Amino acid sequence: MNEMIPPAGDRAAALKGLGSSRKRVEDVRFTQGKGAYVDDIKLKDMVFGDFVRSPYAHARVVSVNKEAALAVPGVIAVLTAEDLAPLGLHWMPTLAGDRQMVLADGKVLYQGQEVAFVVAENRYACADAIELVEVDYEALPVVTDPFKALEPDAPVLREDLAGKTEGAHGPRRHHNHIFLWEQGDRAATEAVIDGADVVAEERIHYHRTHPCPLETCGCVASMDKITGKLTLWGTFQAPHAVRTVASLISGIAEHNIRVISPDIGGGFGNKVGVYPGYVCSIVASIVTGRPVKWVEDRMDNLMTTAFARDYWMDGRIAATKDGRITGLWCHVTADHGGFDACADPTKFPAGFFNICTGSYDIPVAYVGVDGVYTNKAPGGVAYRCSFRVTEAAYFIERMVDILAIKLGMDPVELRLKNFIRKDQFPYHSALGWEYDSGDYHTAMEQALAAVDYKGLRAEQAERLEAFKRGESRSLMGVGVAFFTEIVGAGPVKNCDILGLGMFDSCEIRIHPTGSAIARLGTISQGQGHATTFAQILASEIGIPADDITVEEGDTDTAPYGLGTYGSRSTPVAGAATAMAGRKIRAKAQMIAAYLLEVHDDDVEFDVDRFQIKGAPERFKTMKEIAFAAYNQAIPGLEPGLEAVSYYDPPNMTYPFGAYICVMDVDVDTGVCDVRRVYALDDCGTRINPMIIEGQVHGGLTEALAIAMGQEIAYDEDGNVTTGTLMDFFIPTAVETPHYETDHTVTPSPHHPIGAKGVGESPNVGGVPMFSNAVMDAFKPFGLTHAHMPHDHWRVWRIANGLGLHG
Ligand code: PCD
Ligand SMILES: [Cu+]
Repeated sequence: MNEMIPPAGDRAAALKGLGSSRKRVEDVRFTQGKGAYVDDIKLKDMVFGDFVRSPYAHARVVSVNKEAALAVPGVIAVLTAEDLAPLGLHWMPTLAGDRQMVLADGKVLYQGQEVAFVVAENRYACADAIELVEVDYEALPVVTDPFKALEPDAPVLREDLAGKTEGAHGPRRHHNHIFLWEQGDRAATEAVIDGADVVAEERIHYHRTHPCPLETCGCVASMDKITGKLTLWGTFQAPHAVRTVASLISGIAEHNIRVISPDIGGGFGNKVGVYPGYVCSIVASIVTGRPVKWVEDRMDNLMTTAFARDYWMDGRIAATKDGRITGLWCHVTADHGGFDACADPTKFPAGFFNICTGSYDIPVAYVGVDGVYTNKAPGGVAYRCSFRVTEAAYFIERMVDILAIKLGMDPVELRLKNFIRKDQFPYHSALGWEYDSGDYHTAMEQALAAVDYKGLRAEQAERLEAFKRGESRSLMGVGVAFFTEIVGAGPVKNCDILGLGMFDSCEIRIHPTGSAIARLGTISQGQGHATTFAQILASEIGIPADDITVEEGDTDTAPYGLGTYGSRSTPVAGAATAMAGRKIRAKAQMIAAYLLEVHDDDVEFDVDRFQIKGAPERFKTMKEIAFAAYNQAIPGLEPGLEAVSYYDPPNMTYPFGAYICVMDVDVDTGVCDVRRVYALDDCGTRINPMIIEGQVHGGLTEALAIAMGQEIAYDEDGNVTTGTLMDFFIPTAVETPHYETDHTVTPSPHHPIGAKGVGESPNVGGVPMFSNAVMDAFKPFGLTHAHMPHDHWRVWRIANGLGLHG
């Protein structure tokens, strides 16, 4: 009889559970153009809203004349701050404890700022009317440089904060100062640096850039005056948080608000924050009694929604003569733009930047971050790393390379010498984190062997000789980066957003015929959650992934959750999914025991069934158990088979990776040809290797963009000079190199299935890898550091500055 039962391995493969490269279920609709995005929503009587935006970066708004605009046929309303003021909605709270104008209230602080909201029957009438709104501006002096913003006589940007010496994160020492956030032991660090054998010092700028998702931000607000219910569809990475915020600022009871995130065309952190467009659409729907749609265009998106980075990092790193790092000091001048609208957990105004000791065992460290207001767009978080981990990784990985130059050591040797050792985990960093797990030496050795690092260095030396002999005009650079990520916020005890603890959730219902639906508090923007979360469950409860629907993003049906950003879905909601699955399994065990007429302890789970211990031919499949849950009166048990789990992670997870690339730099044109990219990622237990590979490819491509040319640049008057895709670099298949991916597996000891996040990792590790390669190419000519982005022009200038143009 035993031969009749398919082997456990075959049954497990049929489930397509953990570790299976299951094809993405979402792609059936996406590849056929059947996705349903915000702009696909078309409701009866729907009208359109759009903004009049400021051409000035800093100006007083003297008057707004709506008359001509209102005369355009089809125009229904033109809202200004004056109209919103009686409702108390002309300003809104930001996620960082600041407040932000919804519509210009007396002045504007950055180019593109929202001044008036025009509502019309269609987009065309809207666009015509926007041209006709007459705004009288009085230009004010502009500051786009955060250092100049802190000079004593710098113009006052935030008049609403005049005289306020306390901000949301402690004292403000200047009218354009937001906060000073300090971590670590300053005195001890400075003492170590003062007495050190070797100190490397550098100012490292991580320039301003933008997540630029393919789909811009938008929403449809529909207020039903009869039921009193507000429905809001939007590009929200955190739909439940949007519902709570919408309730708090509008006064509409939370149960009367339904927030739905439909398909999202990429988020990359751009869709975490709350934008004036959402507030204005809600107000306009309440005022007009009709559904209102607002969808940004590309320029709106690039110029006004959450930018990324803009950190000036002054660093000092100390070491002994033989290359033991003894201390790290860092001061950041953080340009936050006109309002502090970072989406950081409340206690972390600079996110998790204090992960800047990286993968190294550094005994003492200090970091201080000064937040500064300038005449630039607000936001300042995210882009494949919500909480400033990319800035931190770029900083330390550049500092280590610079230190290696000072020491005359190979950058890999210096890293290997200072890595946190496997036996030191869980590791307490000098800046306060507890790294859950890691095995850095193994990962680095595997990477070095894979690329033949010694061979690369030998080739580089030969090419350099050829260059010096005048036989070639190109220099070879080898870029090495080893990063440690920190993802999976909570825990609730130290991470919250607007007071909402950062747990996450999963609710499962098993249907009588043995298929299921799982709902989560997160929301996929392309990551493939419908595919991967079903895989976690398949392995936990023995139901094929193909028989499990995963649903996210509708606050009327999904359990409360904090959403998807910061690579938190797998560490937090993924854990909730496993835990909810375990609750299902525990009940299934009791049902199986009853059906098999044995004690609960006498049955054991085996892939897709419960069997009697020692008698595997006597079993009940999960399908049979599911039916019994609805069909039999089991003594002491409620009917049905459902479970919910709210998971508060005990710690974050710490994925890591070793990245190496090879670049050929043409000194005459500044063109950098990425010849080879090798990326080893360790994200603990791997749920879907194919999806992980896709995540790594996407993140590396964004990293390439950022390091090699992408930037949001301002001129002295505060005009955005890179506000279109003509000048904002997005790599195409032409610029994107081939990627070699690899992995090690160091499971998270506290996550129920040992998984860590991976979505952000390739950006965290990729940017320093590409940048280090450019620097490495010029190292023989005395270059220690040059600012990103390394576009052709700037690289040419490096070569020119080093006298390489003869
Ligand atoms: N171990 C492992 C891990 C992971 N995984 C997978 O992978 C993915 C991812 O995951 P994660 O890491 O957890 O993450 P999530 O949370 O989900 O997501 C988020 C991220 O994600 C990324 N990716 C992506 N993709 C796409 N496609 N799209 C998009 O948008 C995006 N975004 C980006 C970002 S930016 Mo932020 O927001 O800045 O913070 S953060 C982020 C999913 O699906 C999952 O499941 C697996 O498999 N395994
Ligand atoms: Cu991150």
